[in-house]
Amino acid sequence: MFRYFRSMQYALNGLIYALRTERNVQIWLGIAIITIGIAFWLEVSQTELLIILLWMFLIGVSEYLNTSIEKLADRVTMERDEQIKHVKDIAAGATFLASIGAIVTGLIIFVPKILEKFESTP
Ligand SMILES: Nc1ncnc2c1ncn2[C@@H]1O[C@H](COP(=O)(O)OP(=O)(O)OP(=O)(O)O)[C@@H](O)[C@H]1O
Repeated sequence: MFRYFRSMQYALNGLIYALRTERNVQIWLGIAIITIGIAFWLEVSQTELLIILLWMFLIGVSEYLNTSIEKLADRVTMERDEQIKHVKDIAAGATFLASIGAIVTGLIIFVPKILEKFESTP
């Protein structure tokens, strides 16, 4: 049990460290907070909110993994290396893929509600 709490402490340290030092993680958190604000403003359904949260966390997870892989790659070598380039590009590709999914989902959920809001305003 004690080991479990110690692992959680390490995980929390990682979450906080990346949040304090990595610009991309900070941007992710900022966008996530704004998106949730918009979701409440547009009064999305519970299911829609769950979908939005899932995408938000998926991007967060991929951003954290991407950051971790980048750090490990930099530890392997700071010299120009073709394999390191591929490793970093593929890791970045994962976040990019998740972002495309989130943007498409956001458009599908938000655009009709935004149009509805403006149409109903006198
Ligand atoms: N050692 C290297 N050898 C070859 N190419 C590299 C190397 N390091 C980085 N690159 C290339 O530069 C790109 C950017 O890498 P970098 O480590 O600067 O990450 P980044 O995209 O700036 O991410 P962040 O903004 O999170 O730091 C990589 O995707 C890769 O194409």
